[in-house]
Amino acid sequence: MVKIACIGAGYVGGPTMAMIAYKCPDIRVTVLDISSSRIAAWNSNNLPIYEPGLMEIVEQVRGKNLFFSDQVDQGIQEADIIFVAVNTPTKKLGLGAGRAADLTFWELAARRIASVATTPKIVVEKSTVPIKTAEAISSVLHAAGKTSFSVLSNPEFLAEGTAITDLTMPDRVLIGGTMDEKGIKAAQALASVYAHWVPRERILTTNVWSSELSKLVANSFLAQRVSSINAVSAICEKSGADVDEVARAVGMDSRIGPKFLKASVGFGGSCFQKDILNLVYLCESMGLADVAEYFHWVVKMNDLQKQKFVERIIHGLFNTVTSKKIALLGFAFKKDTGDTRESAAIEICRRLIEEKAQIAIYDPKVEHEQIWSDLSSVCPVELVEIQKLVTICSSALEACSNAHAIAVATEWDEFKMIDFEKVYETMSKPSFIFDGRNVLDHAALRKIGFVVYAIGKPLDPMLNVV
Ligand SMILES: NC(=O)c1ccc[n+]([C@@H]2O[C@H](COP(=O)([O-])OP(=O)(O)OC[C@H]3O[C@@H](n4cnc5c(N)ncnc54)[C@H](O)[C@@H]3O)[C@@H](O)[C@H]2O)c1
Ligand SMILES: O=c1ccn([C@@H]2O[C@H](COP(=O)(O)OP(=O)(O)O[C@H]3O[C@H](CO)[C@@H](O)[C@H](O)[C@H]3O)[C@@H](O)[C@H]2O)c(=O)[nH]1
Repeated sequence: MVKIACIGAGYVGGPTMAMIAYKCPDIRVTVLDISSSRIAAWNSNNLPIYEPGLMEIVEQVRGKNLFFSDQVDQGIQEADIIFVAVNTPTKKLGLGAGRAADLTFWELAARRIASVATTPKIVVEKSTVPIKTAEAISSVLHAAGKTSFSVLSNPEFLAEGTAITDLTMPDRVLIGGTMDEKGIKAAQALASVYAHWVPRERILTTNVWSSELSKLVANSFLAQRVSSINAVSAICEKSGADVDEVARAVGMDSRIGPKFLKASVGFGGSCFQKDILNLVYLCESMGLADVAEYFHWVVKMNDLQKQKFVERIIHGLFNTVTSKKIALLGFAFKKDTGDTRESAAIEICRRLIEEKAQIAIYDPKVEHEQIWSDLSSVCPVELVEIQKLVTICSSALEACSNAHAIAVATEWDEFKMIDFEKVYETMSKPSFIFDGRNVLDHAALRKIGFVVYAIGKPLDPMLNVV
């Protein structure tokens, strides 16, 4: 029986390995993590991440051919193929701070593999990393290791909230390896795992560097589309055009396509910003300053989009939000996840806290502790001071009750079902809605009496002053 281990039981390691175990009953899969509490959660009925359909799959294979363990060394020793899916955040300090990827966790994992492995291993780079990381890791493994290693790049393209669908029917599986006999054999071994359920023509093999670069480029292109449509939204607001109509017309061009053209308060998530900044850093390191600047604008546009949204709220509420109650609907970076990394909601709150607004937050999946931790990390005041301004609510109705304004930061489906007539009755007048996701029925809201701001849509007269 082939044995697979995965170092890193996070948003990628957990779902990816659950899918492999589910589709490959002949393979034994062990997910490893240094965090014992995360492993305990994976072994419980309260998984550490929320992902639609994940629990159903885990329940079917956990204890059969899927295992979660904090015994990292043992897991490494027993495995034939070791995926590394540890976090690779943006560096906070030192050379390349704010742009380069922090590979500390990756290197620690590689050194652990080198020090405990006694039989040949295929090491699979699942984390998103800069080009040439596989080469560097290969050097670490071969210098310190007691056995032979083949290093492959196999970037992951799943999106949170749709991870199970994405893993079940991936557009492609990308495997990068060295072009020598050992590398080709390793790539074939990995391809045969995916071939249990992915059509062969969707499994691409290439050289390591092309594979590593493709991941950064894919995310940069996706994010670039969001920043492009967000830039268009500003033109729409000035001109009276409707951004959804423009996206529809543009997206029907088969060369452009309709996906990733939804204007929003700004993209979030742990990947887009980090991976673009990583690409920017790589370009700068290679002396490609103009290329770096080109991609950097994707992130700068996104920062501006978040700022503009907050400024709309402040200007709309007659240039002051001090002591006014603002209901913030949604805190996750997108619907169907409890993940808040780089969520636009964090920046919205930071600015509103600065203005001393009273914020009532409701999100159906984000843990309250996570919200407090996110706000503490961006506000330069003690948590007790933040808690004088912010409350976390257990329903949208509770958050909206008696508010001056409602701001939608995440496109949760349940927000479309809110009884806005009931909400309107309780709110201060004029009552404002700032729809940062264009998910509500704006015509119906206006009929009730709300002043509505929607991204890239014709402006209500009361908001047309800026
Ligand atoms: N989140 C996504 O949707 C997504 C999608 C594609 C690719 N990626 C990439 O995949 C990688 C992982 O992302 P994530 O969101 O799953 O991260 P995560 O933070 O959710 O999980 C990483 C896990 O690795 C563990 N870890 C760190 N160092 C370790 C070590 N030395 N030994 C054992 N465990 C260790 C951490 O405790 C943590 O549980 C990143 O490089 C990311 O860019 C993420
Ligand atoms: O038209 C759109 C599409 C997305 N977004 C926002 O963009 C962000 C990212 O969304 P999405 O890409 O769906 O989620 P992620 O989980 O961040 O997935 C991205 O990042 C992953 C990590 O690298 C990759 O694996 C995926 O392929 C890539 O889509 C979210 O805030 C979305 O709300 C928009 O504002 N408008």
